[in-house]
Amino acid sequence: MALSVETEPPVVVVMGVSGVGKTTVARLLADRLGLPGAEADDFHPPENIAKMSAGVPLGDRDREPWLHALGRWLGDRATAGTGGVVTCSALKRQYRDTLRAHCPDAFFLHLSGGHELVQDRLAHRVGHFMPTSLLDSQYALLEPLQPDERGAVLDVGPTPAILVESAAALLGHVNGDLA
Ligand SMILES: Nc1ncnc2c1ncn2[C@@H]1O[C@H](COP(=O)(O)OP(=O)(O)O)[C@@H](O)[C@H]1O
Ligand SMILES: O=C(O)[C@H](O)[C@@H](O)[C@H](O)[C@H](O)COP(=O)(O)O
Repeated sequence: MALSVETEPPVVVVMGVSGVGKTTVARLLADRLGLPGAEADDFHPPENIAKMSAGVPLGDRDREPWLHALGRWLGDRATAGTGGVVTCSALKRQYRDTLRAHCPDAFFLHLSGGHELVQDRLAHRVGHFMPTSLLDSQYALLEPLQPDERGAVLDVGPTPAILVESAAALLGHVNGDLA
């Protein structure tokens, strides 16, 4: 969807499969733009964490309260006019619709990478509950952004620093001037 010119700081959802780099990029982007940040994992009820830790993919019902909690975070940032950056896999269009119900202007930055690359990064990630075995289920659910959805896709081949500059440039367009 074409980027519009706005004056408010952006409210951004960094989306994509587990291990694609959402947390890494979102933190740097929030710092780069001076926006508040939040991490989707912190919004899961304990049952969801237990389920994923046991290697069982979440279902729509498991994700529903989590998506509403994230949506409220986005909506609050939009209402306050502070902008913000949050991670959320947001794999399906209907999940993004739930987030947009709270925050219609949310911008979805889809981090996209091939299965092999992401699997390799996940295999080397330490200290995270999400098992690599769930990656197949994440790709199976992933529905790319549709033309009417506000957002953009970034390939995650480059370094985090380069990705953040690309993201800031994209969002600079959203805000009427290049970052
Ligand atoms: N652009 C990148 N290049 C190389 N490694 C990356 C990149 N982005 C993230 N990583 C690494 O890949 C792993 C998964 O990244 P992470 O940000 O935790 O992904 P997610 O939040 O999407 O699950 C981490 O070990 C991280 O350091
Ligand atoms: O099933 C989902 O909707 C997602 O996987 C979501 O639950 C989240 O992505 C996990 O908490 C893993 O965290 P990372 O995506 O940060 O690996």
